[in-house]
Amino acid sequence: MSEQLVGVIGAGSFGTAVSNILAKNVNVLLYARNTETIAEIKKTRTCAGQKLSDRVEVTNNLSDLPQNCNVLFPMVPSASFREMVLNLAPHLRPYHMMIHGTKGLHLELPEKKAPDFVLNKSNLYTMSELIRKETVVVRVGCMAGPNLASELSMGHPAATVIASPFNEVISKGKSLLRSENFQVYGNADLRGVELCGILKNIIAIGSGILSGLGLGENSRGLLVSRGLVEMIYLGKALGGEISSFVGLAGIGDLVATTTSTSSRNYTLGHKIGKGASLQEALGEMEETAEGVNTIRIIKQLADSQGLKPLITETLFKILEGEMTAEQGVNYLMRYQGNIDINFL
Ligand SMILES: NC(=O)C1=CN([C@@H]2O[C@H](COP(=O)(O)OP(=O)(O)OC[C@H]3O[C@@H](n4cnc5c(N)ncnc54)[C@H](O)[C@@H]3O)[C@@H](O)[C@H]2O)C=CC1
Ligand SMILES: O=C(CO)COP(=O)(O)O
Repeated sequence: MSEQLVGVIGAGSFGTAVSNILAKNVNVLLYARNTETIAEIKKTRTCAGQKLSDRVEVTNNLSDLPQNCNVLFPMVPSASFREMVLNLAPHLRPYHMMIHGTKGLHLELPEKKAPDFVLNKSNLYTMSELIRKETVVVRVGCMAGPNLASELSMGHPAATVIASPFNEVISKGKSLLRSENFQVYGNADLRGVELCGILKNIIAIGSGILSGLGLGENSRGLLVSRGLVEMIYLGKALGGEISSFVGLAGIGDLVATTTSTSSRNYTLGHKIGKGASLQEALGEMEETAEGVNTIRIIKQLADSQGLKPLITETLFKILEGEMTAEQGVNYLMRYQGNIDINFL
């Protein structure tokens, strides 16, 4: 077991970018589940379109990671996170530390719903909560912020937040990730920071729709501002702290993702704004757009709990084909603007 070998799970865009950042400080063992991916990496030393550092070794044996590394960085989409955690669980020990980068939610419903069952926030798990629920690992954290993988891979200046209730997770994350062009901030509000990364994807889809419709920058300013208010409204309802939303993982990531054609959520929205259906837009994309699942989950929660997230509900209707993108914008514009900021 080496302190100097760190594990990354998931050889997609983000897992690859994070592996290269870590490799500036330590040796990295990257898990890819597909044997073709492993063969391709070994042949070309590239992964997800990014050149891999010589300090990154690859494996497709998941248990190699917990056997050889104390610290693990799971970077897989939320849709397969639980399956990955269940496969990993028998190999994990309480001394392991896990810092994930997944910006999505897991919805867990009871196998048999009681007649009076009402969905509530305890049915929604962030990825750190899934790790805690399904494994013996205690020291968990997340990595969130404006971290578009394509820009990280170019080495442009950027920063992230390591959130954890454990100081040692934050300091470990800092020492492993900090490099010349990559700053690392800490935050004790793990749920709040996870929610920032999860909820901003909703607004990124909305922003992509506006640009697909060609509606200009005033409308984007309006959406981003009201979107942040909605993120805070939902974030508070789900147990996050307001302060996290005005930090790097909140506003910081919201700005990056609502303005960049590198964002998959923005790109998906753009296609829909141009007239594609959700199925058509998804069919044209190879990578994960977490916001679609998040919108569906938040809509279910809102319906059960009497919450009114206006933007999310409108986007839900657009994605489901119940409204066109133009109708969605018209609907939102009929809303009577009231108090600008009522949460501080
Ligand atoms: N790409 C980006 O710029 C950023 C992505 N993220 C988050 O990172 C997560 C992953 O995103 P990307 O890497 O961009 O997605 P991606 O679609 O590029 O790649 C996902 C990778 O995960 C692998 N994978 C899926 N299930 C797996 C499993 N059970 N075990 C091992 N590997 C598995 C897939 O084979 C694929 O290589 C998402 O939740 C996303 O929100 C966060 C920050 C930035
Ligand atoms: O979260 C991200 C950047 O911080 C990446 O956003 P997308 O998943 O929309 O590409």
